[in-house]
Amino acid sequence: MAKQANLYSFPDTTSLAPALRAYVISCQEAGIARHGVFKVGISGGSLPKTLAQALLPEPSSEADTVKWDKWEVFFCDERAVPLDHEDSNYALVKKELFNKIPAGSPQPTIHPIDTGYLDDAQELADQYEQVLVRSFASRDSVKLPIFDLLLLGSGPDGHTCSLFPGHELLRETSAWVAPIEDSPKPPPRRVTLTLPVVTHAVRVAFVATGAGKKDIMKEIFEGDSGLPCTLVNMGTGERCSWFVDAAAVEGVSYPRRPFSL
Ligand SMILES: O=C(O)[C@H](O)[C@@H](O)[C@H](O)[C@H](O)COP(=O)(O)O
Repeated sequence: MAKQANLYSFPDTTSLAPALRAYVISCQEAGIARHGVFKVGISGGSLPKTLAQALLPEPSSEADTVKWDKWEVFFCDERAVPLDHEDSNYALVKKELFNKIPAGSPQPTIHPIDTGYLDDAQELADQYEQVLVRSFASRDSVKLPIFDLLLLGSGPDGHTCSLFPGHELLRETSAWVAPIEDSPKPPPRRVTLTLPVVTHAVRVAFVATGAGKKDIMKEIFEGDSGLPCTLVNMGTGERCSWFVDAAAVEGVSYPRRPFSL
């Protein structure tokens, strides 16, 4: 049987954060060993706040260091709004995480969308795909970009990135970045990494916390739901790890693993 996604459950976010940190740093080190940088995709929602809790504390040792200057940050999905708009994932991640890296410390390289194309979601997606092409080498030489890590959230309907349940975008097979004009979660116009890109990453980590996630976690982990999160689990198997708190998985029948790298 194919190996399945790892489910790591912690009593609360405070105990989840150090494990998430250790996991992200191990992906960072693998990326640096592979190509000298760490290519990571970040989502919006509640994730950036939890990431800040995990990554901003001072390192306890050399091996525990977040090497921000090696980080190349991309957005797993982004809303078609200006970069200072309250709906912008870029603005959110900056506010919650990157603006809190002490000035004078090494800083990450961040790749936002090109806001010159906000009126045309297809063009916005194509332009962002070109950002990936430049970073990951040309589409001719690589069929799909290989992120070192994608950090994802799960919506209460089982969506991840801007891949929504039952949406035709789930059948996309060739684009790396796709537009969506009818997102059920506002705002409606967005761009998102496609499912083949998500499942091609070296590692994928979901962070899901709070009792509000309980019902959808049951569907994702217990059934053959076809939900976007389930499709990611199926497409990545053991390369996928869920960092959850106890409230989010209360009553979910799926084996928890003790966290280890
Ligand atoms: O731009 C977005 O809408 C997010 O990237 C989205 O995919 C998010 O990760 C989930 O909706 C989970 O959000 P919560 O963590 O807030 O539940």
